Amino acid sequence: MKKIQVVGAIILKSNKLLAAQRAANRALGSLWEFPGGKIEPDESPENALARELSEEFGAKATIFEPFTINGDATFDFGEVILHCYYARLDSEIIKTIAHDDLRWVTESESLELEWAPTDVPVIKELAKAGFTYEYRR
Ligand SMILES: Nc1nc2c([nH]c(=O)n2[C@H]2C[C@H](O)[C@@H](COP(=O)(O)OP(=O)(O)OP(=O)(O)O)O2)c(=O)[nH]1
Repeated sequence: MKKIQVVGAIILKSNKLLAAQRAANRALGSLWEFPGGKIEPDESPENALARELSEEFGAKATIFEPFTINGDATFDFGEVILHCYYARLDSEIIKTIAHDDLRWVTESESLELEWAPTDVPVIKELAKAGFTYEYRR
């Protein structure tokens, strides 16, 4: 089974998480996810995430630490391994090309959304930890 290495951004502001709904016409369409995408060969996860946030949102980002757990789920197109990193947007979101909706959600609101299966253990753990992170740099 093909392994697909994916990075996702945990973007927090005022104790809310930026949740993104995948566009209906994409793989795992309409499910909620961490913004991000596939890591290209020879690319670091951090560089991949900054690139994806630039492509998807037209925004600059600083990437911080990885989250404590990864997501992992198998689909007909392969096994997705999701590596999440805390990230801060350093400029406004000026476009969305991959998502139907973006929402800033609290811990309890996040748990009401229908997440990609890969993300479910990650969002549960993150909601338990709380939507706070000190972005220092
Ligand atoms: N971005 C993102 N993708 C996720 C998450 N959870 C999850 O299973 N995935 C899956 C969906 C896709 O099969 C794959 C990521 O590919 P993508 O379609 O978002 O990324 P991409 O822009 O690099 O892809 P491409 O369409 O240009 O090939 O990982 C998540 O939280 N964020």
